[in-house]
Amino acid sequence: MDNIKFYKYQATGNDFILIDNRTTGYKFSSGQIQKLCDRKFGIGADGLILIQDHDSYDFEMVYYNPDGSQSLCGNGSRCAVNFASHLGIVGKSTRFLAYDGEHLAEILDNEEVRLKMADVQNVRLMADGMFIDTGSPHLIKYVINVKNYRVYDEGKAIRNGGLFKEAGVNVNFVEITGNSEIFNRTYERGVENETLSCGTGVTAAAISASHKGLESPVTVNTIGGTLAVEFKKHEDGSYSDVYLIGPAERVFEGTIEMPA
Ligand SMILES: N[C@H](CCC[C@H](N)C(=O)O)C(=O)O
Repeated sequence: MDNIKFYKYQATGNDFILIDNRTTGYKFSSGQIQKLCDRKFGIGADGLILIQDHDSYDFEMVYYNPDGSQSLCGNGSRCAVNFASHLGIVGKSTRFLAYDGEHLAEILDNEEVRLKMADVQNVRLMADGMFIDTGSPHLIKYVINVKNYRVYDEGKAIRNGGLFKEAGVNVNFVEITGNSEIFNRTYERGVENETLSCGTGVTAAAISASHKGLESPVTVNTIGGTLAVEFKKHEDGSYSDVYLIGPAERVFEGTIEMPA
């Protein structure tokens, strides 16, 4: 039975299993991914990330939610960059491939990672809130007293509701807490629970705040810690030069038997 070498990282409390898959070529079924991410029967994580070689990029990161579904993962990408540096694959800057295409990133002097996100084409105003795709789909709702908000119940209902039932959506609850500061909580698709932070969600929330008069850079506080988001807003409603900045730290490493 294969013993899998893995590393555990966390980025403002969003935690991931990372595997150097450049020579092992592991392929995991959804059932195996669920077991690896299970917090009682496995390692426990908000997602699984495989680092693989790619002819045209420093590396490719393949991300899976615990239910086996795939998307861009902003916090996971920042962990992947620090992991790639630990493996000696990259130096202080890198160009890698993720689910939604090419990303640039740099490791700052304080070890935080500054990740370039894809351009955002538009912010769609909907009855339920603002819809923004930052590499994964996000619905943004503004609330008061967000720290006591019923994120799980309402997030689950919206994620499974008529409008989003098929593709699913990540649901963010945002409160403006300062001139250039917000607090964001996210119910995550594919985790089917609230996470302590969500990178693509933090990015979407900061961009939505530009519709409320906040300007770049926006400080985004989450239960898991603080991130920053930079962006350039354009006349046509699009956004470019979108960056997600924050910590991404290795917690432990280990081995685990390939789950059945
Ligand atoms: N659950 C998200 C992907 C992971 C997003 C989050 N962990 C992040 O840091 O961006 C989705 O399926 O759209």
